[in-house]
Amino acid sequence: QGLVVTQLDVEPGECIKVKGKIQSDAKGFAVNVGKDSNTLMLHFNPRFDCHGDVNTIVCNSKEDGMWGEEDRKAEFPFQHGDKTEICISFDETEATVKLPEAEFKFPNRLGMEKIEYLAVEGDFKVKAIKFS
Ligand SMILES: CCCO[C@@H]1O[C@H](CO)[C@@H](O[C@@H]2O[C@H](CO)[C@H](O)[C@H](OCc3cn(Cc4cccc(C#CCN)c4)nn3)[C@H]2O)[C@H](O)[C@H]1NC(C)=O
Repeated sequence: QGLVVTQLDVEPGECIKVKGKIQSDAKGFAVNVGKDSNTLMLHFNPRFDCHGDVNTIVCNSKEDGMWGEEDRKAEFPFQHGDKTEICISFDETEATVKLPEAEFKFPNRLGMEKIEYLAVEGDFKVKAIKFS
């Protein structure tokens, strides 16, 4: 089990910065934000080689424990061993994931008005998290 932060109160326009290092033999990792582990605004899941996906970012939402429709992104701006900073923000319509050299959008399907929960799972070593 990776880093889990609960009792947050992140509002639209604010951002969550997760700084860390991708393991050199990473198969995949995930950054989850939402209300709790069963209710996610965004499951941001870069896959180097897992579930049959190679170098593919899979995004999804989760409502009452049920996964929604997957959204596979075209770019994969990650490499094994990279140090990176993942900045997540949102508004009533969408979540934004800002990386040093790429930005991804994902619809705020649940219409969430605040993020209370953050979890980082898999082959990613968290160095720091910042809320601004
Ligand atoms: C083709 C017919 C079948 O279709 C497949 O059906 C699978 C099951 O539904 C989907 O896979 C699920 O997809 C979901 C998003 O939608 C979720 O990512 C979920 O994982 C939750 C989860 C998270 N974590 C923690 C964690 C996270 C990252 C790294 C690690 C590690 C490590 C140590 N190396 C651990 N553990 N499990 C995944 O299982 C596939 O995408 C989908 N594929 C397609 C093409 O459609």
